[in-house]
Amino acid sequence: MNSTRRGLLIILSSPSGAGKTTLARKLMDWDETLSFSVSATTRKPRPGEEDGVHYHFVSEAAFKKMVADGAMLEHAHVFGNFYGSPMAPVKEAIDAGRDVLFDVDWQGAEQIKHSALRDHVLSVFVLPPSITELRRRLVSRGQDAADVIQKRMQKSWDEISHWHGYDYVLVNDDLDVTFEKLKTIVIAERLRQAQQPGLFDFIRGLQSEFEDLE
Ligand SMILES: Nc1ncnc2c1ncn2[C@@H]1O[C@H](COP(=O)(O)OP(=O)(O)OP(=O)(O)O)[C@@H](O)[C@H]1O
Ligand SMILES: Nc1nc2c(ncn2[C@@H]2O[C@H](COP(=O)(O)O)[C@@H](O)[C@H]2O)c(=O)[nH]1
Repeated sequence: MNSTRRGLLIILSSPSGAGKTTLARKLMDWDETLSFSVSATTRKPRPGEEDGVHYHFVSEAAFKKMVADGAMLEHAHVFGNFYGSPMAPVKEAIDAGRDVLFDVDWQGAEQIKHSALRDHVLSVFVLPPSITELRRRLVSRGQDAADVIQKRMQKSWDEISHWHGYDYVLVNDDLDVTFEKLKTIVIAERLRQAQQPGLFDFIRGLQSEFEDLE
């Protein structure tokens, strides 16, 4: 067993507006050792979104070059824009034993689950309590034009239909309750045998102690 812990790749997916960005931000506030995978996108920034913090906002040419250079762990075309997760920061974080949080659609989740890092993936799908509430959240977020909201609503079932490919599914009705459940999942996953460095050494120590019993 390797004595150095390799970080988890924690994937959150949902139809647009179900609340994964909100949950991701709460998770980042809860655990400052977590590293957020800042995606590259060709989408224009929303008010309040900072380049390099929420996304790397890039041109289509720059995005395509990153893909051609093999610099993306995964990438997809979503709602008319390109999105992708740069590989280098992810590798750096997990090699240093830090868990990395991804906010990606089902296509990105599938690619990560089939990548060389697949043994370290924890995937969580977030459902809205209803389709009516999903639309209400997209509208009340107040960040997208009506036609964009329409496009996202039209694609919502396509995204939801991939729920079964995830390790966990959460219905995000009450935000605090959902967040507590998400934390529980992360805590439990970190307690898996494979995630505990030095467990074999510890058990060997117990064994020696046991064998020395008179
Ligand atoms: N449990 C909840 N109850 C009520 N409102 C919520 C809840 N969770 C999130 N919201 C609100 O719903 C809106 C959409 O949430 P958020 O931006 O996190 O969704 P998202 O899944 O990340 O969407 P996208 O895929 O478009 O980025 C936000 O205004 C957020 O504050
Ligand atoms: N496959 C990927 N999907 C991504 C990535 N970053 C974000 N997303 C998904 O795109 C939609 C729309 O996001 P928005 O910020 O424009 O509302 C949403 O489902 C995100 O999860 C990525 O790097 N790869």
